Amino acid sequence: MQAKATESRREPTLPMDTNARRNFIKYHAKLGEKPSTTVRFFDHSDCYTVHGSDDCELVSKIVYKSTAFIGALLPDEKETLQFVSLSKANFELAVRELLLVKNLRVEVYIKRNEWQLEYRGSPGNLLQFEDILFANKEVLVGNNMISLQVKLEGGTQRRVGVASVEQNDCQFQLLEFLDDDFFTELEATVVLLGPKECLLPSVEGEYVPVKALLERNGVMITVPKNSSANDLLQDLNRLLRFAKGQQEDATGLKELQMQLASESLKVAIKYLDLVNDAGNLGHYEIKQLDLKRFVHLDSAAVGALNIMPKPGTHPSMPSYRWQSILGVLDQCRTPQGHRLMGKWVKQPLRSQEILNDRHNIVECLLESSDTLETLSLDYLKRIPDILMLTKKLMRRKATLQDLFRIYQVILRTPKIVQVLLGLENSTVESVICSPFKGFLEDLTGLKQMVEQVVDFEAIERGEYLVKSSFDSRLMELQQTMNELYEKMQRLQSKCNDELDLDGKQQVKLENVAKLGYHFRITLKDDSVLRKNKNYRIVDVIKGGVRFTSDKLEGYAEEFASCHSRYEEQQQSIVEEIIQVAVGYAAPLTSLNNELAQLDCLVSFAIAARSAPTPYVRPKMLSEGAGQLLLNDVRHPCLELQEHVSFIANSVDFKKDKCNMFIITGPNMGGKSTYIRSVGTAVLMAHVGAFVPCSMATISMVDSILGRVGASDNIIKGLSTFMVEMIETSGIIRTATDKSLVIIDELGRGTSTYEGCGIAWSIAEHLAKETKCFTLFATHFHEITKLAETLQTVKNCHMAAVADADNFTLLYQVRPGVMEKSFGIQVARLANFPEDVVQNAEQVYNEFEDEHADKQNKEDKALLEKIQVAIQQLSTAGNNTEINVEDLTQLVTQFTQDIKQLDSDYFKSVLASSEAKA
Ligand SMILES: Nc1ncnc2c1ncn2[C@@H]1O[C@H](COP(=O)(O)OP(=O)(O)OP(=O)(O)O)[C@@H](O)[C@H]1O
Repeated sequence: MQAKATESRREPTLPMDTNARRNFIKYHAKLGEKPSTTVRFFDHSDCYTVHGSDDCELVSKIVYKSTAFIGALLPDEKETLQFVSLSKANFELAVRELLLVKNLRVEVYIKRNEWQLEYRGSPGNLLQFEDILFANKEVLVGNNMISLQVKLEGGTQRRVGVASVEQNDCQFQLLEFLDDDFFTELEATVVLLGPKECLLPSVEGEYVPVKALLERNGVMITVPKNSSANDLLQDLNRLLRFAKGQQEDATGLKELQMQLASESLKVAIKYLDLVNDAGNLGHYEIKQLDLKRFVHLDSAAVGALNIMPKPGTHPSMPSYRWQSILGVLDQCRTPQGHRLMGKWVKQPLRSQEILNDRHNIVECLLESSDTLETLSLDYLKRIPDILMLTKKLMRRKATLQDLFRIYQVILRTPKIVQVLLGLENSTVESVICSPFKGFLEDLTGLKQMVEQVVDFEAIERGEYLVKSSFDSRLMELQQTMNELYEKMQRLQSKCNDELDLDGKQQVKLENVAKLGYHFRITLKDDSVLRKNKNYRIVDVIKGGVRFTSDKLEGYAEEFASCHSRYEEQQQSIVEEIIQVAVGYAAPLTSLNNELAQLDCLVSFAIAARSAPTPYVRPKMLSEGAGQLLLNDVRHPCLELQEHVSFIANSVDFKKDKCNMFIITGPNMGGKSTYIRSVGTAVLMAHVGAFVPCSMATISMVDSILGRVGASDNIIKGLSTFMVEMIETSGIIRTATDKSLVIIDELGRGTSTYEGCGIAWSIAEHLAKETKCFTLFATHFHEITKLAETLQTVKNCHMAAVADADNFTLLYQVRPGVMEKSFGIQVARLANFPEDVVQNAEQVYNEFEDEHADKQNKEDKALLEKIQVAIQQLSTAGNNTEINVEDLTQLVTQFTQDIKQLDSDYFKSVLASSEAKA
C-alpha cells in the first residue's frame, strides 16, 4: 500500500529535450518579474510545470507536501531554471488551494506556436477556472469581490464609494459614505460582504490605511492596469435584468448617482470581463447596499466570535462543525443552502420582523420533528444546485440531463409545499409556501416543455434523449434505425445457426463506439469462426473474439450514419429547448433562493435540536429596550468538543442598572470563553437561529463590537499599541447605547502602565458616556475600582479554589472581585517545571513585600503631611484667619488623598471615623 501511495505522488516526467529546455529558459527569463501573489503554470499538454524558487516551493509543498520534488531544467548548464512538474489532477489540486484557500492569483500559459497566457484567475475572479474548481464539486463558497475608490472631501473627510460584485448570484451592490480617519464604516462593509479580493486604484497616499484594513481582513488587493476604458452604461444595458415593460436603459438608475461607487463598478465589470460571458447577459441585478439593515460587526468581533471557519475547511470535515458559528449552524443539505448560510452568519439583521419570522419557522419545525426529518433527508438532500444549472443554461452549456434535473426540482417542490402546509403555521405559509407557489406557476411552461420533449423511458436506461415523436425527422431516423437493428438481429440468428455453437444465442450482437455493431463469441469458440469464410475477425479481447460480415458491416455503417444524423438533429432541438429554457432564468433563480432559505431554516432547527443541550428560542425585544438576559449561556463550539464538559453561566444587563461587567480571574479561568459565549448567543439570535441558553431575552442591538487578545492581530508595520488604539477607537466611535461590546485583554500588548491606562479610560468612557452593554475581561485589577464610582458597573470573577497542593478552575462566574491572583497555581497546572514555579513564587513574595514597603512609605508620607497641617492649626491658636470653611476644605482634601492612596490602614481609619460620625 505504502509503495502505491508514493507511486501516485510521483511527478510526471517533463517531455522536453535539451534544446526545448534551453529555449524555455530563455522564454521564461523574458517573461520577467511577477508579483509574489501570482503563481504561473505552464501547460505542456502531457503535464503542467511551475518555475522559479518561490512558485516551486509553494506548489511542491501543496501537492507533494515536500520540496524534494523540485528539479532543475538543465542542472549542468549555467542558465538553468527550477521546476516542478504536475499531473493534471495535481495541477487542479494546486489551483484549488491557491485560489480558494491561499487567496493568490493564478496564470496558466499554454504552447500554441509560441507560449501564451491562456487563463488568469484570482480569488474574486474564478470564472475561467470554474470547471477545474467546481467540476463535480458543489460550489460552497461565495464568489464576490469589491472595487472601491476614496476621495478626500473638504480637506479632512473621506468619501468612499464601494461596488460589490457577487458572481454566483449575479448581483451588483453599490454604496457610498463619508468615513473617519480609521475607515470604520469601510471595515463594517468589508466584514459584511466578506470579499475575497478588492480592486483599488492605487496602494499609495490615502489608500495606505485602506490597504492595511483590507490586509487585516484577509482580502487580496489588486490594482488593475489602466487599459482602455469601458462604457458603464453600455455594459449595464447588456448585463442588467430589466423588469418586463421597463425600458432597457440604465441611464436613470438611482444607484448610478453615487459617482465613486459607479466608477468602482465600471472598473470591476472591466476587470471581471463580465460582458464577455453570455451567462451574465441580462441577468444581473443592481441594488444600493443599506448598511443600516444589518448589525454592525467589526473584524475583531468576527474573529472573537469565530464566525467563519478557517479557509479551506470543507463542510464534510469533522473539524468544520466545532470551529465556528457557521460550522455549528450549517447543517444545510444543498450547496445553495451552504452558500446562503455563509452570508447569513456574516449579516445579522436589525429587523425584528424578519427575525421573528425566522424564529417562528424554526420553532414550528422543531415542534414537528417528523416534518423536519422528511424535509432535510427526503427532499432537500435531493435538490441540486439550481443556480449553477441555471448558469449553465445561460451559457448554453446545459445538457438534456441538466434540464431534466431542473425539471425534477420543479416536480418535487410542490411536495415540499404540501409538507410545509401540513404544519398549519401562518408564518410558514406566508414566508415560504406562498412565494414557492408563485415561482412554480411561472415555471409551469418549462415543466410542460420538458415533458413533451424528453424521452423518460430512455432516462430509465441512463440515456438522455429527445423523444422521437417530438420531431418528424427524428421519427423517420428512428424508424430506419429500428429496421436496421431488426435486420442485424436476423443476421445474428443466421450466424448462430451457421457457426452451430453449443447452446442458444452464443453469438452476441454488440455496439461499441469505435467499431459500431459487430458480433462476439467467446475465445474458446475462436477455432470454429476461423474455419468460416463468411466472417472476418475484427479484434480479440479478453471477453472474446469480435467479428463481422460484409452484410453486417453494411448495416452497421448505415446505422452509425443514421445515429449521428439523429444526434445532430437532436442537438439542434436541445439547443432550441435550452434557448427557451433560458427565458425561465428569473423564476429559477428565485426558486433557488427560496429553497436555500428553507434549507437554512431547517438547518437552524437541526442545529438547535442536535446540540448537547437543545438551544432555546430567544425572546427578542426592540432596539433600545435595554435588556440582555441570558441564563446558562454556553459556547456552541466549545460544548461540542468531546473532552469538554461545559459549565454554563448567566449574564443580566439592564439599562441604567447594569451596563458593564468587569471580569477578572485566573489565567485560563474561562473569561474569554464567557464573554465570547454571550457575544455568540446575541449574534446567533440576530441571524434568526436559536441560542445555546436555558432562557434568553435579548434587546436587538445595532452593533456587536470587539477587541480581543492582540497576538492574532499584529500586522506588518503596526505596533500592538497602534492596533489596540485603532480597534478601540473604532469601538468608541461606533458604539451606541444599543450596542454590545466585548473587550478582552485590552492593553495587554503594551507596558503595564500604558495598558492599564488605555483599559481604564476606554472602560470608563463606555460605562459613563456610551452606556452600551459591555463585557470587559481584564487582568488589570485596578479597573475593578470603576465599580466603586459607577453604579452601572459590576465586577465579577471566574471562580477557582486553591489549597497548598491543589488548584481547580471552576469556570463559574461569581459576583465581585477575585481576592487573590492564581498565576502561580495556573503555571503549576500547566505543568511548568517546578523550579520555575518556585522561582516565580519567590519573586512574587518579594514583590509583595516590596509593595507593602512602598505602601508603608506612602502612608508615612501622608501621615507626616497631616501632622504638619495639624501642627499649623494648633500653633495658629486664636488666629482668626483660619475659619471653619478652610478647615472643612482641608479635611476633604485629606479624605480624597487617603482614598487615592489605596492604603488599607487609612481606609480602615477613614471607615471608623465615618462610622463614628
Ligand atoms: N465554561 C467553561 N466550561 C468548561 N471549560 C471551559 C469553560 N470556559 C473555559 N473553559 C476551558 O478553559 C480554557 C481557557 O479558557 P479561556 O481562554 O476562556 O480562559 P481565560 O480566562 O480567558 O484565559 P487567559 O486569561 O489566559 O486568556 C478553554 O479553552 C476551555 O478549554
